[in-house]
Order: sequence, then structure tokens, then C-alpha cells
Amino acid sequence: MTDALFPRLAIIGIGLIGSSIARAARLNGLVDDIAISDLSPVILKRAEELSLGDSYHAAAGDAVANADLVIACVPVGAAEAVAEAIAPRLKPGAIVSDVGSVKGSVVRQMKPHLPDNVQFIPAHPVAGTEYSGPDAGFAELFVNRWSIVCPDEDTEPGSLDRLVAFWAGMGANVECMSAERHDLVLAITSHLPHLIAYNIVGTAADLEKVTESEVMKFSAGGFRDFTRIAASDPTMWRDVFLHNRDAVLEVLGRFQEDLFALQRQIRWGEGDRLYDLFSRTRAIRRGILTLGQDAPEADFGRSHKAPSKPSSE
Ligand SMILES: NC(=O)C1=CN([C@@H]2O[C@H](COP(=O)(O)OP(=O)(O)OC[C@H]3O[C@@H](n4cnc5c(N)ncnc54)[C@H](O)[C@@H]3O)[C@@H](O)[C@H]2O)C=CC1
Ligand SMILES: O=C(O)C(=O)Cc1ccc(O)cc1
Repeated sequence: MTDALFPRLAIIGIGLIGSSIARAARLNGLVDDIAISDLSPVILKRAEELSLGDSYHAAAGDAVANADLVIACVPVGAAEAVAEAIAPRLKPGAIVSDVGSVKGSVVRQMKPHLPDNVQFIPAHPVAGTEYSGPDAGFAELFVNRWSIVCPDEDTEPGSLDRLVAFWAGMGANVECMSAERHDLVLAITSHLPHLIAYNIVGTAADLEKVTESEVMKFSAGGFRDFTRIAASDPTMWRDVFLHNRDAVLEVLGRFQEDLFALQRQIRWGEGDRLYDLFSRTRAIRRGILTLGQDAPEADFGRSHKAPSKPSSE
């Protein structure tokens, strides 16, 4: 017998998030044994060099055999491939979860492939950095950050409690909501800000020709925060936008309307209206800081030091 919450954990995809879970689950005594799989032989070998797990498997199916908790930590566009690969080898009673930044699409991709004798409960730690790969992960990534868990009508309360305890055991604050609600909330709080960052850095890069490199040279202010976000993993973010298309287009439409309003206010010298908006947004920022879920610097999330060995950037 063991005291661990989940005796055997299988992690499919050992990048930033997968490796952070491996480190945090071990550090906090939540698991006894960690089986790791990754599509990339280079990444799998690196995970072994870093001693992130107890066994390493080229085939995801081999990693999940006998696992009590399986977490897919892959780009959301790879969720279906993972479900197909693991489905025949899952242990009856196992909990299958994920960490994808989009939830509705992951449910649609994975759930139909999984047998009825496992519990599929998607999750999303709202914690990360602009870096990727197993060198970039760290055990404290989830401490005092939100992790959103998305149960549905098939979720057994006991299984939900164990998954919530797992995230809480890694230091996260856990909230449950539907996959649909998750996708709308994250579209405005995370996906749209990333899209804006990608766009503004792209626009600035184009303007370099006009400004003779002065945009990049003087990028110490707000623009610098955007460049951090815009350095995020291209595969991951391509998948986020393709898989949360409807919610992102919905909030993007609202954003464009508000931007047009600002354009008019500047054109017509409506300083009072600009001042009102900027006062409201300042109060929102101060409210976020009071909630204690953000770093005091002016970025969208948390800066973290570059990994000593960039892996999949
Ligand atoms: N990077 C971040 O800040 C955050 C990312 N997420 C989500 O976590 C997931 C993983 O993101 P990261 O760890 O940042 O990415 P990453 O790029 O660091 O790691 C992903 C790993 O998955 C592997 N992989 C890809 N397809 C696979 C497949 N079919 N089978 C097995 N392995 C496969 C890749 O080789 C790579 O090692 C994504 O769904 C992302 O949306 C969630 C919260 C924060
Ligand atoms: O690095 C940042 O600022 C982030 O916003 C990290 C992040 C990226 C994707 C997520 O789904 C959650 C968190």
C-alpha cells in the first residue's frame, strides 16, 4: 500500500507543462511512479537526462498501462492522436486528464475515443511562460495560480475530488467550470491578449523599415512586455486559435468595435472619454493585484528566467 494520491502517473508530452507537473508531483509526494512519453525522441531523451520520471516510452500506450492518472500535456491540436494512442491500454478506473489552453475542442477530440470504464476530466492550469520544452519547467509553476477543472455530467464526484486534490497538492487554487464557459473566459483573458501581442510585434517589425530600427532599439516600455508574450510557442498558439475559433472571433469582434471607438475619440479630441476609460482600466488592474494572482510588473502573466538550455524554441 502507498500513501500517494495516485500511485502511478503517466505524462504524455514532457514539455514546459508536462515537466513542471512531473517535478511538482514528485516534490509534493503526490505520486510514487512517473511514466513519461513524448512524440519527439530528442525530448524524451532530454527528459531522461533530467531524471524527470521513472520510465520513458516512445509509445504513449506503453506509458499509460497501469497508470492511475494520465495527463496529456500536448498542443491542443494533438489531443485526438493521444486519445487514440492511449485508449486501448488504459487501466479500468483510471482518470484521464489534460492541460490544454482550450477545453471544448479537447473534449470533442478525446472523449469519443476513451472507454466508459475510465473517467475523463479535462483541466487547464492558468500558469505558464513564453518558454517551451522540459528544461523550461519548474516545480513551483502552479503555486498560487489558478487551475480550472471542467467536469461534466459523467464525472464521478470521487474522481473529481482526487483530481482537484492533485492540483491543490501542487499549490494551485482550483476552480470548476464548464468547458464552454472556460473557452469564453480564456478567449478574453488569455487568447486575445496573445493575439494582440503577436499582431503589435508583427506591425512593429514591418514598421522597422520606416523607423530605421528605432522601434526595436527603444523597446524598453510597454512594447517590451508584448515581445515577451509574442515569443510564445508558435505551434501551441496556432492550435489555440484554430481550436477556440468561435470564442476568439466573438471577443475579437467586440475588441475591434471598442478600438474603433478609441480611434474616433482620439480623432475628435474627446479627452474626457479617454480619461474615463483609462481610469476604469487602472482600477481593474489594481483589483487584479488585490486578488493576489498576478506579479506586480506590467505584463500579462509571469516572467520567468530563460531555461539554461533552450529546447524546443
Ligand atoms: N506554455 C504555457 O504557458 C501553457 C501551456 N498550456 C497548454 O499545455 C499544453 C502543452 O504546452 P507546453 O508544455 O507549453 O508545450 P511544449 O511544446 O513545451 O511541450 C509539448 C510537448 O508535447 C509533445 N507532443 C506533441 N504532440 C505529441 C503527441 N501526439 N504525442 C506525444 N507527445 C506529443 C511535444 O514533442 C512537446 O515535447 C498545450 O496544450 C498548451 O495549450 C497550458 C498552460 C500554460
Ligand atoms: O506567459 C504568459 O504570460 C502566459 O499567459 C502563460 C500562459 C499561456 C497559456 C495558458 O493557457 C496559460 C498561461
